[in-house]
Amino acid sequence: MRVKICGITQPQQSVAIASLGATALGFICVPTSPRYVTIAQIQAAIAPLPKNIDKIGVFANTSIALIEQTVVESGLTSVQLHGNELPEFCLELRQALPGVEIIKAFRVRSREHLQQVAEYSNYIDTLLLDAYHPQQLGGTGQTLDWTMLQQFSPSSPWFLAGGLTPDNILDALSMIRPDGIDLSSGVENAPGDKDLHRVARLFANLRMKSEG
Ligand SMILES: O=C(O)c1ccccc1N[C@@H]1O[C@H](COP(=O)(O)O)[C@@H](O)[C@H]1O
Repeated sequence: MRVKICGITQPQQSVAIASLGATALGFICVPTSPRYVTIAQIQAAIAPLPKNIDKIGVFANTSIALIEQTVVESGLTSVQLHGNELPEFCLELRQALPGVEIIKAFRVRSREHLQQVAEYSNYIDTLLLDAYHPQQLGGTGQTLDWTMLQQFSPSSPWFLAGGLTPDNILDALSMIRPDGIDLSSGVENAPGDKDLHRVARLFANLRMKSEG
């Protein structure tokens, strides 16, 4: 299972979190977020990382040109679209950045809203489901109603996000089987400052599950 830790701002934390077992690190490229990082900050955080770690830039409602420039200059391997991007936008981005993984995030409001994801299947590589918040785009710490996802089996691989913590992750995984999990505020001291003890506890709990 892929494990993404998102909202990294400090290079020394990116190395430590990768060593603890993360398969992907996320960098917030949304200027209104308290976890926002510049291209230079992403470059610094990515430089010491092993090649096999996915480096995911999180964008929302911005231009193809800006995403392309950020990816090319910083060395990101994946783009997460966390706004209201349409399928055509995802296709255009895919054509602009061949070889870069396109992850479309959905802030799920209802079971009916989940049906929208099918419209994207030909234009993206991976889905991500986050909780809906009326004022904030992401990093809210709100959980989804996991029971709503028990029958969810899209044609693309998918990440579960939204309010996951070391304490609730095993409950979530006992109910649903995503291809990956994504944690941000649930492993933080403050926005952008990860709590390495909590990250270590997350991986200890995941190991317990895989061994038990
Ligand atoms: O984290 C942010 O500040 C952020 C800002 C804008 C868009 C997305 C953002 N984060 C994403 O939110 C989810 C879940 O976060 P949490 O675990 O509930 O805190 C995650 O996918 C982040 O990539």
